[in-house]
Amino acid sequence: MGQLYPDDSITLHTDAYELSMIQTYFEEGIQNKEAVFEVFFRKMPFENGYAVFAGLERIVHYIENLTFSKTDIAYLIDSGNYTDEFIDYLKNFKFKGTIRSAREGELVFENEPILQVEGPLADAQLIETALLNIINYQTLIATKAARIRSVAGDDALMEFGSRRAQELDAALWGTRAAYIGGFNATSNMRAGKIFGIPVSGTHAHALVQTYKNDYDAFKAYAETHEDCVFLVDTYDTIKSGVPSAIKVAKEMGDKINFQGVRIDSGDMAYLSKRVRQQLDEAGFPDAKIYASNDLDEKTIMSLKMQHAKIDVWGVGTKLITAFDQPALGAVYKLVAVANDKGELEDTIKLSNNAEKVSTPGRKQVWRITRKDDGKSEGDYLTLVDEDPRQEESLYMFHPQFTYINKTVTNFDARAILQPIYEEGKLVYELPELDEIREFCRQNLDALWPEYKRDLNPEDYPVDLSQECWDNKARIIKEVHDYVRQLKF
Ligand SMILES: Nc1ncnc2c1ncn2[C@@H]1O[C@H](COP(=O)(O)OP(=O)(O)OP(=O)(O)O)[C@@H](O)[C@H]1O
Ligand SMILES: O=P(O)(O)OC[C@H]1O[C@H](OP(=O)(O)OP(=O)(O)O)[C@H](O)[C@@H]1O
Ligand SMILES: O=C(O)c1cccnc1
Repeated sequence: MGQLYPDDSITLHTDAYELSMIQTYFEEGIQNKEAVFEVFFRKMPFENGYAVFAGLERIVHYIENLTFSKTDIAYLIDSGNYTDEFIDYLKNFKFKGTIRSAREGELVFENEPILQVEGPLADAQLIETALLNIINYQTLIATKAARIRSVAGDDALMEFGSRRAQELDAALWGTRAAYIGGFNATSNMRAGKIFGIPVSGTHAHALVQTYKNDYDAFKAYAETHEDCVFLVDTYDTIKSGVPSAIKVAKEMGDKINFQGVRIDSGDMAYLSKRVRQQLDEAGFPDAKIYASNDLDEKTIMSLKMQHAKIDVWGVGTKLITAFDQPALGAVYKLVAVANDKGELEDTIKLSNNAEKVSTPGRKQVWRITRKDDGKSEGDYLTLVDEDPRQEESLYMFHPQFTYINKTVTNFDARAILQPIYEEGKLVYELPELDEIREFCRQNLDALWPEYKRDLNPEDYPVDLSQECWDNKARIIKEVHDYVRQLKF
């Protein structure tokens, strides 16, 4: 079937309701009314103590290409749903908003803004879907990768998930997120080409099946490759796979730079110990044992507890699909909108569930750390005109259970939301991927182990300043008063 509209502009990567609302704003003449939206998630993914923010680079690519192409316009005209004036407005559309965001590799927590869009209502509304789409996936995978890294210690971690990912984009950007979260390499060649991620790999069972025995397959592979890792479990790991690998390694010597073997089935604690013994006895103490097969942080931790002799972990499905929690659930909420005089007024979304009540106002997130050792004290949300760096001491209290509180002195406060776009202009230089990965590592170093443990971590404090808390309480009261006096 031919393509109806043969191009791949991503501007229409938006929910129909965004365009419907923009149409209303346009027809009412308020499309340029100033508005502020914030992105946040309500629950830590994987019940982890932190999340690793990722997605900003793709967001920048998206914004840089945000114009309605000829075929986008043709499609909208063909739908018959839009007036000529509205179509003309879209034809000339250019993003004019201001974006502030956490940097990739930054640790982020529940109920705090991780990205903020300020600008014309229509511009901010249009980009909701794509922003959430990008952040929800990439942050999830970077976090999952960091969890896996936390149990793997210094062992090499290889991303093997492309074949299982939810489509090509997920494989590509998921691999990048995994690298940010601490993976060392990927099997995806395209990710190597596009992002410069180290690419490495072994071979599949198909090779052994093609030659019908381990020895012939390994020999053929060795004759055409250096740095060989042989997959030894196709028929019998102990009796055939490893002895064949050893035989080929001895015959070919330095020519193949024998790196090790991969096990992909069976009891990997038992097998890896037996294989280690076989390799050592054959004179290959430096040969590495690779393992793969449905691994995640739980199986890796368990295998480590069983003293499995595994050096390199290949992780696919459970990482790239965020298997145990496939959605982060980040949302995009309006926190302020201009009144008729053009002044921003804070706005709220109420809910019977206290945790779902949004926090009004354009905010900044401050990471509070101890001056002496750089360790984390918590995050402190303020309205934009507050600056905790001017304060001698900070009173930090839980936003719901206010009796949980502390006063912090001798602290540093670092602003998490950084300027990325100012009135449509990119003002941020995208860092190199390795810098992002290192930034993530440093951020994790600053976090207390209590927040980093895999199981039942402590809740990291995300507190509101007194001003922010009072503002929220005042607006909740105003809305309640308004609803109470309604008569229909
Ligand atoms: N010693 C071990 N302790 C805990 N988990 C292990 C251990 N050895 C293997 N596993 C894990 O147990 C699961 C075994 O899955 P499964 O039964 O599908 O594999 P298999 O039968 O060995 O291999 P195949 O892929 O050929 O079906 C995998 O997730 C693997 O990572
Ligand atoms: O288990 P995952 O964490 O998803 O890791 C990726 C899996 O992909 C490959 O298996 P597959 O059966 O697709 O091909 P193979 O014949 O090479 O084993 C590899 O052997 C791993 O088992
Ligand atoms: O290189 C490998 O061993 C590999 C690559 C993709 C999936 N599984 C294994």
